[in-house]
Amino acid sequence: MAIIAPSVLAADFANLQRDSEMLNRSEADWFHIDVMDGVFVPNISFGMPVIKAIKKHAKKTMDVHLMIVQPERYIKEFKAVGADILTVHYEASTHLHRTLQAIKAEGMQAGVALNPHTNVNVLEDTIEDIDLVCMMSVNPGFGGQKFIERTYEKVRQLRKMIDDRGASTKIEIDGGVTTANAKQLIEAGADVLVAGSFVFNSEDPEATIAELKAI
Ligand SMILES: O=C(CO)[C@@H](O)[C@H](O)COP(=O)(O)O
Ligand SMILES: [Fe+2]
Repeated sequence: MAIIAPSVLAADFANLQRDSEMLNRSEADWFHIDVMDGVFVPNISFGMPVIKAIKKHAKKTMDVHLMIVQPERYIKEFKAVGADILTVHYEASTHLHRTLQAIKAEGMQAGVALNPHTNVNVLEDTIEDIDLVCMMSVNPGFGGQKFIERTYEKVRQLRKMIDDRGASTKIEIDGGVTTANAKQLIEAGADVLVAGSFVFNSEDPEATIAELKAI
């Protein structure tokens, strides 16, 4: 059974308490929180004050996905507003190994996100230090985009690398996840499924989360 992490980016920002309580009631495992800076990605979402507000209501793991340049600047700040898992982009981190150590030193789990164009091989030298790989199955920056089919092969390659090395790294898939591709993703080796628009744009988000969880 996969870990289900609905993306709050697709929630109603005017009703974050209501939507957080819905996620608490639901079978969702984590809250996936997308932070965008308008530089690393061509969109700006929200930052620490909004995460702090969500955290007041959220009763589950806070999985924070940073789509920002030089993410090492804000590690302590994201810990302070409630992040449990802090994921930085490989493409945005010049000193990735140091950044991973700094995240762990704050008592958080350390994640690395890979853009669709980035080969999984770039993680060969850090995989044992990574708690979560967030594999982007769309180009980061927006919800509601079409799933990139090449992702399945990348998940298989990464699963093999993790298993061959005896690492305990989890594989998270982020972007365009629905009940139509979830089974194939889990079969390829995914552990965590992020779903934004598929959950929040559905008629009954709680039931949609249960459907994803049952796969
Ligand atoms: O990080 C991102 C987008 O950059 C994601 O977490 C999206 O929020 C997922 O949204 P859907 O593709 O599921 O609508
Ligand atoms: Fe994300």
